[in-house]
Amino acid sequence: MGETIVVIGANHAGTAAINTILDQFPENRVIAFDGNSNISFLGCGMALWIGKQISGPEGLFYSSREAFEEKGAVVHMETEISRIDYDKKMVYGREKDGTIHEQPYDKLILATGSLPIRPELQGMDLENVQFVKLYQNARDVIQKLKDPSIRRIAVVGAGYIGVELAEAFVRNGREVVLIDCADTCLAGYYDSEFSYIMGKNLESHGVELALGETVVKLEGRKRVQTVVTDQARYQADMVVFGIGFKPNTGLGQGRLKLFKNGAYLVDRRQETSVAGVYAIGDCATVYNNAIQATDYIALATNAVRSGIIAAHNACGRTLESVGVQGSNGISIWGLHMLCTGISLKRAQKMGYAAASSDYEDWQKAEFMENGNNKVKIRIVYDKETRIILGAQMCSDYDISMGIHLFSMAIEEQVTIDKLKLFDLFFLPHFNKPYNYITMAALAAR
Ligand SMILES: Cc1cc2nc3c(=O)[nH]c(=O)nc-3n(C[C@H](O)[C@H](O)[C@H](O)COP(=O)(O)OP(=O)(O)OC[C@H]3O[C@@H](n4cnc5c(N)ncnc54)[C@H](O)[C@@H]3O)c2cc1C
Ligand SMILES: NC(=O)C1=CN([C@@H]2O[C@H](COP(=O)(O)OP(=O)(O)OC[C@H]3O[C@@H](n4cnc5c(N)ncnc54)[C@H](O)[C@@H]3O)[C@@H](O)[C@H]2O)C=CC1
Repeated sequence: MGETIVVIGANHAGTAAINTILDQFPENRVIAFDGNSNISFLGCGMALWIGKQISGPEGLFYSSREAFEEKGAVVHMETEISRIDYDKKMVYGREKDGTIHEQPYDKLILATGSLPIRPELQGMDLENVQFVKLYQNARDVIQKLKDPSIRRIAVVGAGYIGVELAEAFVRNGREVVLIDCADTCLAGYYDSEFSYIMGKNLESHGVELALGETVVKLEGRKRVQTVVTDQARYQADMVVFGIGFKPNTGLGQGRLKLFKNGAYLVDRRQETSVAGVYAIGDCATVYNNAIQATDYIALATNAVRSGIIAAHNACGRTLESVGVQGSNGISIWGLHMLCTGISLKRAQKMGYAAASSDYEDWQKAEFMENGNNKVKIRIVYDKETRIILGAQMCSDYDISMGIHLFSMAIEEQVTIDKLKLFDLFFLPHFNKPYNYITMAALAAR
């Protein structure tokens, strides 16, 4: 006879855990709770939907309560869990219609995700100040965009959400100012040699960049009208914040150990400091192979993998995470940028004797007259150990597969010297015999 496994949160991490238990360990009983009314909304499609690059949101969901229930789970939607008794192994919550839930568990999986960071500023309660995380947030923004009087939009935060939304709003015919306290866009991911290219891309499509500026307040009567920074004032009919996520870990109630940013501290099996309680996705830490330490990286990819791992361990089959590299990418008006591991800036800040090796070339052999684009690459490595710490790539060509090589290299702690003569295939349709990856590695001192 199996066990009762309660899952709190049924979005990407929760969905992965629930499906793994139902598919691979069906002898167990799964009971899931989610405060929201929908499951598995792919936020990554939000900008595409807002920017009208896809026809609607339907394809952005890949699971549902019904799909889980067909496989035997009990799913309580619109049910917020408010308290956990870790000694009695009970969770307590309330459904939207007032129904009280008191549910015992043998194993517990916390998949409560993250919340957008909300700055404490004057004017945050004005109309048309938006956060973008949920399906409902995207729907509200799209509804508001039907109002032609919303002509100018300020996007605060030039990270992944902000840059993607800046493109989406321009595609909607809106004027956009993109504000960030960092000196470049995408500062948390790329060195300035790369983020500068994205900045130019944004400007060439009409996005006004207000970098190195901190928002101090929002002004307006009922509706927001002005964003005031420490350096300037920007008129805005809508303000959208994308200044990062914080882990949603109130249910830890001081009982579960937390990482410095408040995420549940988990081991390689996703287990928290309380035995039999697992935490996955955006509410939990990851092991970052690039820095060989615990870290916090909020990505759907990490959420899915950690859900699979926790499900195995909760069901009694040991499965350990191999760690992550934080590999990610962005594509804006056809400019693709990808990175994995850490940037040179972050490596130096962390005290590594870090160096970078850069190379720029055509993707394919020069005689390929059509569809041949420039590619730029940076490999970051430790001059002392020679181990690769990170990589950044940028092109109009789809170079996305290349970054996986570096992700694996970092996971396996490969040295830059080993990469120099690494076997990379050549076919003119795809690349050159002197591949840019090889050339960047060979150029490393
Ligand atoms: C606009 C946008 C674009 C993104 N693009 C990408 C991308 O391209 N690639 C990528 O890898 N990542 C992307 N991300 C990040 C990705 O969406 C998150 O990393 C991912 O959603 C994390 O999944 P999760 O299940 O851990 O947490 P969440 O998605 O935050 O889900 C947590 C769930 O828990 C529920 N919950 C919370 N507390 C309770 C409670 N007390 N009781 C009951 N239920 C509760 C919530 O209702 C929610 O359904 C994007 C995010 C956004 C917002
Ligand atoms: N393509 C992808 O893989 C995507 C991933 N995501 C993930 O979702 C999470 C949340 O995304 P974002 O909110 O964009 O976070 P982010 O971490 O990507 O960017 C946040 C940005 O806000 C800036 N910032 C912080 N505080 C600020 C302040 N007070 N004023 C002005 N700027 C400020 C930071 O300098 C940073 O550039 C991230 O983990 C991100 O990786 C989101 C969208 C797309």
